[in-house]
Amino acid sequence: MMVCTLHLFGFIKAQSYKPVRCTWPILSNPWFLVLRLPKPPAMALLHRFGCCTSPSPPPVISFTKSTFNPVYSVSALPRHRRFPRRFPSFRLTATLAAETPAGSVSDGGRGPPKLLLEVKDLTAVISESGQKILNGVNLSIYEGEIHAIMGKNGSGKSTFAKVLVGHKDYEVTGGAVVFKGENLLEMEPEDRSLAGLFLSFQSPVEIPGVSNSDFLQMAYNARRRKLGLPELDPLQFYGYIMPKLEMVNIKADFLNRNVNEGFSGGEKKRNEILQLAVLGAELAILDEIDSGLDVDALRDVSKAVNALMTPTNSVLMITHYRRLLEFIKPTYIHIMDEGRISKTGDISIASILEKEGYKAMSTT
Ligand SMILES: Nc1ncnc2c1ncn2[C@@H]1O[C@H](COP(=O)(O)OP(=O)(O)OP(=O)(O)O)[C@@H](O)[C@H]1O
Repeated sequence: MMVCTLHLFGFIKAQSYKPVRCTWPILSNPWFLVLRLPKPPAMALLHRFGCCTSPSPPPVISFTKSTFNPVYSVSALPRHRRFPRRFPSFRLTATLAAETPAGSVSDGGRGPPKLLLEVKDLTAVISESGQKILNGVNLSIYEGEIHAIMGKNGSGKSTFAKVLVGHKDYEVTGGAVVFKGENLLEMEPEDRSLAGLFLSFQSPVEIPGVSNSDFLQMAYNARRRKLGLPELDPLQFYGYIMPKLEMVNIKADFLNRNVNEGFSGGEKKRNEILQLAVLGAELAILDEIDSGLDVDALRDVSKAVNALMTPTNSVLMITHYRRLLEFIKPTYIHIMDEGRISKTGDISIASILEKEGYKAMSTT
């Protein structure tokens, strides 16, 4: 255990969230942080909002009331031009004492990334017809990694995603899947979700009669119960979800609408990412999150996904297009062909695909 000093200097918005650039002197890594000052100075909460990716991800350090003991001064300044006039801004200089977990400085005490998901020789059929779709999928995902699966239409990408979350349309006929050290295939779909697996569907379902806010609050409280945390009441949940709406760039009135009912294709996709932001997930599987998104929506959604990445969670995304991979940079790209992963590589695979199509995959 050690005590580090964080020097923070930037412009913030009172009663709100804004990224503040600061320096972590020991690691020399710039961080982007979000600072909230509900009752300055007594209840300042510091949240990690995003992080730099080079040369290495920053450590996970949670700033809670127990570990965060700020000594700082806040002085009001004239309004800063970067913020709308209605928000007063403050110049903040802070020296924070934060205890980090035991371990090396370079990895924040986490040690090497852990294996999050291991899929071995997974085979699966369509329950109703017995038609074989997955023909021995092998895949390992470590914490902090972003994997992308590409492949021809009908090669089994969505089926693989749905089998992982326990979709009833498919029956696993062989192989093994271990998620966070547990046999995933023995878990009920609900338990898989509570364990930290999230699937954003290619075609998100509508839930008539259930408001988005009720649905999200219910789902989030179920996850909190699983984690042994107290449930949030509607007011607390409102406070929790507001910054998430901002993150995904969704208007607050979407919370009052029934889940996905009447949403445009792009709104449904944003709503999926809002669900991910609210629920949090160790492994987020994003099935064609880019389909039907205009360029601004794609940027918003990608930004939100990147902001949700931490050194301990991972993303598995299915896509047909390189443009998503330019926004959310994958660690690995896999090609799925006839129900198995036939090739794994880096971003260069996507460029080859775009130029030459899938026929190039058999020769490169
Ligand atoms: N529930 C189902 N009933 C009947 N056939 C199915 C079902 N689910 C998947 N299939 C079939 O399995 C094959 C793989 O489908 P899947 O949706 O996994 O492909 P995909 O690689 O995701 O394709 P795309 O890129 O077009 O989304 C397809 O031929 C599809 O028609």
